Amino acid sequence: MLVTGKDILVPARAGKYGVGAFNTNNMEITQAIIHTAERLRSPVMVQMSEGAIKYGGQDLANIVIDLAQRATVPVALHLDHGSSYESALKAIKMGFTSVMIDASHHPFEENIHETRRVVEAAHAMGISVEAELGRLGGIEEHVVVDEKDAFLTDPQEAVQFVEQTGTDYLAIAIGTSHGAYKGKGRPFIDHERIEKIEQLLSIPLVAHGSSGVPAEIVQRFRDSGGEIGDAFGIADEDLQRATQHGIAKVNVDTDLRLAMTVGVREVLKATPKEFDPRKVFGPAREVMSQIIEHKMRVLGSVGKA
Ligand SMILES: O=C(COP(=O)(O)O)N(O)CCCCO
Ligand code: NA
Ligand SMILES: [Zn+2]
Repeated sequence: MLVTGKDILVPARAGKYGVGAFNTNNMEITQAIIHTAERLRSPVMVQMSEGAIKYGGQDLANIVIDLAQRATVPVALHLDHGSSYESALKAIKMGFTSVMIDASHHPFEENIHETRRVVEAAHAMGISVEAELGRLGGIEEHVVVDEKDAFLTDPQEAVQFVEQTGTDYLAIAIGTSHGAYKGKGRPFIDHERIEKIEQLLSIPLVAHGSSGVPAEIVQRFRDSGGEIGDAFGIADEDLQRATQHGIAKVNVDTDLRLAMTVGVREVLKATPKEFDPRKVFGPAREVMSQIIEHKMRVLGSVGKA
């Protein structure tokens, strides 16, 4: 069933488990996410970035909405990294049941102002809101934020921010970053910071940049002709610990991008004569499903629906 983000994340925080928020860009990724959630009896969030909306528009949103409505587990459709009030409202008009307004690269007061505007409008329409405070490393879509500018979320500021905006859940910067290169080796996750924020805030917390970039998928990517450097993601243990301390929404995009591409590359390499799109794109669903299953088991959301 199609539900709001709050319907999924409030029980997750209370139950001390994480729910995967997986990015989609096409039908096959959407099927892998929702069918795996049904198979494992797990709630799930499907998210589209502004880039995905540019790529697939209402066509793609409708695929997600239809699968979500027919799903036997709770599914929310979430706008990832909404960059403006207009973008958030447009997504709500498209049928999204959860929207992020990411004004984290603006000064604190402006972030509050922008976020509060979206919260008022979204709540008037029964839609949940995610906001962000602090700055991840890595490439945050429109904003290249390198190490020196990335700054972690201040717990006291977070309390003030949530009080003044009314956001339903909060993305915090605690050492993760977007993309396949999250650190030279295992990225540092500031668990003390997460646990301080957990004690001060009762709303669900969100971890961005939570792909694990599993070595096995990276190797398959190389073996099938892909080129990738020294890629590292967040360790399962770090994610597991974070879900015991308030992290309820866990964003994953890179892992599915790698899995989809590995699925396609392996088919093209193994069967050069193949040109049936169903044979080229279909097997990737199985590769993605295995990645999604692993994540749901690490987060503890299996059997929670
Ligand atoms: O936090 C994430 C996902 O992060 P990750 O790159 O670790 O999958 N997202 O918000 C997805 C969009 C960012 C580009 O990947
Ligand atoms: Na998001
Ligand atoms: Zn993100």
